[in-house]
Amino acid sequence: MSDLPPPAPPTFGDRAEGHRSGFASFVGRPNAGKSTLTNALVGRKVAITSSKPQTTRTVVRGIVHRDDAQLVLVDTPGLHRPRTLLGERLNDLVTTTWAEVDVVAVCFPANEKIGPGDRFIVGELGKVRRTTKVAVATKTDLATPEQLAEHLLAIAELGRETDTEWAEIVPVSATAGSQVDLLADLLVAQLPEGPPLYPEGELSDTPEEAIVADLVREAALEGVRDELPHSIAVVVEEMGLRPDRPEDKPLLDVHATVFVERDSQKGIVIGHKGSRLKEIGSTARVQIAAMLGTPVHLSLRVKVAKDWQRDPRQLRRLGF
Ligand SMILES: Nc1nc2c(ncn2[C@@H]2O[C@H](COP(=O)(O)OP(=O)(O)OP(=O)(O)O)[C@@H](O)[C@H]2O)c(=O)[nH]1
Repeated sequence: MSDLPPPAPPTFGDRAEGHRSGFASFVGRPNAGKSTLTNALVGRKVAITSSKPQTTRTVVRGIVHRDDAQLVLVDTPGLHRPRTLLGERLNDLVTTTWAEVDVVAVCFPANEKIGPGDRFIVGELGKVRRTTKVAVATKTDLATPEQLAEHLLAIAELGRETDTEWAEIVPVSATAGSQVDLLADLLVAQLPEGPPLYPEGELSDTPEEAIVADLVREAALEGVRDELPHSIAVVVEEMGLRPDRPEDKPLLDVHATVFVERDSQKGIVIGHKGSRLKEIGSTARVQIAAMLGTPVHLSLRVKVAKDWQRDPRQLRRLGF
């Protein structure tokens, strides 16, 4: 093999012509691994991940920059049968996003059987006719080769049943980094030709406040159980560099409010003598500092907004 000629050097002369750009959205039932996959593709933490279901509320875009393409990832909330006004708003947000993107990638965790939740999503997705659909078998590191083979067949079968044409069916593991680049290639192949949509180096066009709020929310969810995750919303009230600091020692002041629905939940978030809130603060502070590259002073308040998930006025105020 050593006498083979070396491969031709890559040419970039016609790069502008062949350049592709566009939008992709990951969907899938709660916990399917959408946020983790977004992060793996972008290479930086942009969407929140949590082992609790349905925590991704904000549409967070991560941007994959390559010489030949720019892939903008839109991370939508999990689609679910709506029970509250918030649920309905979230579902509307999801279907609107689907119709606007070039490709929707449906995530099916390989360690779990295809179920009614997946069927519901693929059925809804079927209504958005024009958008290209790709199936992704996620978390392949958690499945045996036999399970994975069965899973891939089940995905193909679900496509037939629902009259959904999968442009690709791709197995990946975001945490093991396996096939993530291949997935990027396949998604890019579905994009139209066009110039970059965002400046190079930009990873996410989500306002920094929204990312910071997500990080606080993520920290607040650590270790809490049951329905509390659905009842927490975080609003960044104020954020800015502290004046009068030496240039090489900046400090970012962040004031955020954690909203819960009931007094009992307030107690849970604050903890005994404020111990939980303190923990939330220090976890979030480290994450925010790492994300923004600046030391952070974070001050948190907890407020009760009674039944905010059912109240249109409060929903608007909380950004939904
Ligand atoms: N082993 C393994 N775990 C994964 C992988 N991808 C995601 N996870 C885990 O699965 C859980 C859910 O992942 P997320 O990325 O938050 O899932 P999501 O689909 O964005 O979830 P929602 O926000 O609830 O819709 C987290 O605990 C992840 O660490 C993977 O490739 N392998």
